[in-house]
Amino acid sequence: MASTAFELKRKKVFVAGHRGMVGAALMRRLEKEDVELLTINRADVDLRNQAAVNMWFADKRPHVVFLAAAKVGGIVANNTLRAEFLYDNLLIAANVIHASHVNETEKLMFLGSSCIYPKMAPQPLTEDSMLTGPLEITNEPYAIAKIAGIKLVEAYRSQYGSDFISVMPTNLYGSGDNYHPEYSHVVAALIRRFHEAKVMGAQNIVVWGTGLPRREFLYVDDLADACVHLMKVYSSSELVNIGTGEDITIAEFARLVAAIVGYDGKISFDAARPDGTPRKLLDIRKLEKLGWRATTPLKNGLKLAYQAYLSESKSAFG
Ligand SMILES: NC(=O)C1=CN([C@@H]2O[C@H](COP(=O)(O)OP(=O)(O)OC[C@H]3O[C@@H](n4cnc5c(N)ncnc54)[C@H](OP(=O)(O)O)[C@@H]3O)[C@@H](O)[C@H]2O)C=CC1
Ligand SMILES: C[C@H]1O[C@H](OP(=O)(O)OP(=O)(O)OC[C@H]2O[C@@H](n3cnc4c(=O)[nH]c(N)nc43)[C@H](O)[C@@H]2O)[C@@H](O)[C@@H](O)C1=O
Repeated sequence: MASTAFELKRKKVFVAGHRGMVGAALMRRLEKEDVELLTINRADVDLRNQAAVNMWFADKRPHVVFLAAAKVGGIVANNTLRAEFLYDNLLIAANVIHASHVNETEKLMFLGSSCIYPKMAPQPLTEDSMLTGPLEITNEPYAIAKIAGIKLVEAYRSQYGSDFISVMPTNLYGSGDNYHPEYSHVVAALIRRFHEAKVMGAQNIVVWGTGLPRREFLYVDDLADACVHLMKVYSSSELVNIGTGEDITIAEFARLVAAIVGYDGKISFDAARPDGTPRKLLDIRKLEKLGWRATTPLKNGLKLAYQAYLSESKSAFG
């Protein structure tokens, strides 16, 4: 496994998706580096617009790119907005990866996701299990777009020698998450639902699915640190999983969130809602060999995430 030292010092670093949960965490982490941060606003440069992306890259010529921009959402968002998840994420990946090549970007990191792995692949999921079996149907469009991004990275490295790499984060949570009632991921959804129930004095909360699926949750500031670490030390066509190495059932997770939020009512499960993949625990041996481990335990991270929710929702609603 190739690992090389890549110098970020005094480089122009483009964080695509800087306003999102991951992008904002990358901006916080990169503040500690001696770099010039470059960002775009979607109103000016929609990353689905190839001409606009090419013009921006030709003008700014970033040395380094963290490609975190994407259309992102939870299981119902993925399963409802199937065309948008495929179209937007295909275009974003293709436009940014190609423009990086044309403008001689020194290094690019593409963020994939753990949902690129087959639904029933052996657990924990190793990086070489990609494309060895059928995908989870609810997020197949998104997963296909991410796999296309991974293959673009691989192809540009192979044909042009581009130092482009792909990383596969597990489920993420933390400051700047998306709290949309239907389209959010489970962590943000349950933090909001349990908080609102506590405030309203509700005595029963419905959690989607059976509660039996297992999920791995990584605190987003840990992810950002892993991304900067891998940008500096990793250079290969092979994927790198980024996770904690531990998972939990949704039912146990719901009880943990209830305890942290301070909700003491009943928790029931709506099996009419989709469970999605039964389990997607990442094998993190490659990441550990590259010298990185997560440092934020789930309970601590959830407390931080709840505090972030309280301050973000206060600022949003005054
Ligand atoms: N959240 C998670 O659990 C996981 C996320 N990931 C990956 O991490 C990355 C970031 O995810 P996350 O931060 O959670 O997502 P968010 O939705 O919080 O952020 C996505 C960002 O992408 C930007 N964006 C989306 N479409 C466009 C576009 N057409 N043009 C320009 N910018 C665009 C958004 O800009 P704006 O705010 O202006 O709309 C936003 O800043 C994604 O690649 C995702 O696949 C991987 C595994 C798990
Ligand atoms: C992050 C990664 O993984 C995503 O898939 P996912 O992990 O299945 O996403 P999820 O967080 O929405 O659900 C996790 C589990 O939780 C259960 N669940 C309970 N109650 C709620 C609930 O209220 N909301 C949600 N969303 N899920 C709930 C839900 O039934 C499921 O069993 C991809 O969409 C894709 O975005 C991707 O890349």
